[in-house]
Amino acid sequence: MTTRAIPVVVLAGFLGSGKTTLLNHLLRSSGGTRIGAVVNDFGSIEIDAMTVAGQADAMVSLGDGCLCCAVDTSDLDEVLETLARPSARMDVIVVEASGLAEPETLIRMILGSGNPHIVYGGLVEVVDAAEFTRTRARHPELDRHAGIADLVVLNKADRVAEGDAAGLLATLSRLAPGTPVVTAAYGRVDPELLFDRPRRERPAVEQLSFDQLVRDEHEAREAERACADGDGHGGHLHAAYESVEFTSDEPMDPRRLTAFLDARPDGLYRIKGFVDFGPGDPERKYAVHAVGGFLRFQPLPWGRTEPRRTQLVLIGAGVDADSLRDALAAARSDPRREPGPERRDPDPYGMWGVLRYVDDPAERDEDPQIDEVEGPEEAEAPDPYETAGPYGTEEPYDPLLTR
Ligand SMILES: Nc1nc2c(ncn2[C@@H]2O[C@H](COP(=O)(O)OP(=O)(O)OP(=O)(O)O)[C@@H](O)[C@H]2O)c(=O)[nH]1
Repeated sequence: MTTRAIPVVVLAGFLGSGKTTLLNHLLRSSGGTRIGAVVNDFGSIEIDAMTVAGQADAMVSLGDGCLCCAVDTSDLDEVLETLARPSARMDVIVVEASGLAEPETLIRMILGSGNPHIVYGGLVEVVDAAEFTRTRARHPELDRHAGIADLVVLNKADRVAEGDAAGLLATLSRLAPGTPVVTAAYGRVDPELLFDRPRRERPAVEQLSFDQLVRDEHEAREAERACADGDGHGGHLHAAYESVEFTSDEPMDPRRLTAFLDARPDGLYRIKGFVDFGPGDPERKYAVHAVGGFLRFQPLPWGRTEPRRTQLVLIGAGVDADSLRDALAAARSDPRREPGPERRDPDPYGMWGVLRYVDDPAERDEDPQIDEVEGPEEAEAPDPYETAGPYGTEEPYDPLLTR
C-alpha cells in the first residue's frame, strides 16, 4: 500500500512580518487537518516556539540560529522523519523559518532530504505591509524571496492606508509574476490556500521554484559556506544581524522598561518575549513585540506553575549587545525589594506607560489569547507548564519530539 507523501510548507518572511501569528491562525482554524510545526528561532530563547506550543498537533523547535546555516542537515531530516512517520498521522508539516532565514536554502534542504514520506509543499512568504518598503530598500534579497514564493501574504494590511496596500500589491505582483498575492490582517488567510495547493498536480510554481533553485545552487553553496565560516559576507540576511538575549527573575520596572523601549536604537529592529512586571500586574505576564517602529504589549495569564520571569530576545544590526544588556538590567525593579506575593507597588501609575501599548482586543477579534484576559469570568487558559510536552505541547505528547 502506498501512502500519500506529506507536504512540507515553508513559512518565511522578514523579522516580525507575522509568521508566528499566521501559523497560530492556521493551527486554530485548520479544522480536522493535522498540522506538524517546526519552528526555527533565531535566538537561543525560543519565543516563537513558546508561542506556538500547545496549538500544533506536534511541534518541534529547532532553535538558536538560522536553520538555513546548518551545514549538517541531519537535525531537520530527523525532525521531518519523526513528524512524517505514519503513526503521527500528519496531513501537513509547516516549517516556520526564522525571520532572517534564506528560504531557498531551506527549500533545498527539504527537496534534498530523501525522505520518501514528504514532498516539498511550497513557500509562503509573509510580507509586513507597514515595513516592506523600508526593509526591501535595506535588503534587496527580499525581492528574490517573494519571487520564488508560491503564495505571498501581504500581512498587517490593517496598518496601512488602502492606497498604500494597493501599491504594495502591485509591487509584489511584479516581483512574483503569476503567484497569488493575498492581503491579510493578523495572518488570517484561508488555510486551504496553503494546504490544498500541494495536492494539485505538479504545480507550476513548484517547478518555478525548483528551476530557480538549480540556477542559484552554486551561489547558494558559496553563501552557505561563508555563512558557516561566520565571515559575515555570506549574502545571508542574518550576516548583519545579532541576537541579544536577556533573562531576569527580578521583575521589570514598567516605567524604566518603557523608557528603554521608547528610546531603543534605530538598528534594534526586533524585540520579542515575555515580561514580568511583578507587583505592577501580579496576575499576568506581558508578551512584548517591537518590529521597526511598532511596539505592542499583550497581557496574558501566567500558567499556574510557570516561573515568574522576563525573557527577551532583541535582534538588530550594528547594536551594542553589552550596552543593551546593561540597559535592560537597569530597567529591572529595585532588586532590594522583598520578593513574594505581598510586594507593594510603590508606583501605582507605573503600568500606565505599558498600557498605552496594549492592543485594542477588537482589532484581533479572532485571537483567543486576547479573550482569555478579558476578565475574571473567562475560562482559564491552558497552562503550558503543567502539560507533559516541551513548552506545553498538547496530548498526545510524544517524547521523540523533545529536543
Ligand atoms: N497590526 C498588526 N499586527 C500584527 C499583524 N500580524 C502580526 N502582528 C503583530 O506583529 C508582531 C510580530 O508578529 P509575529 O507573528 O511574532 O512575527 P514573526 O514574523 O513570527 O516574527 P519573527 O519570528 O521574529 O520574525 C506581533 O506583535 C503580532 O501581534 C497584523 O496583521 N496587524
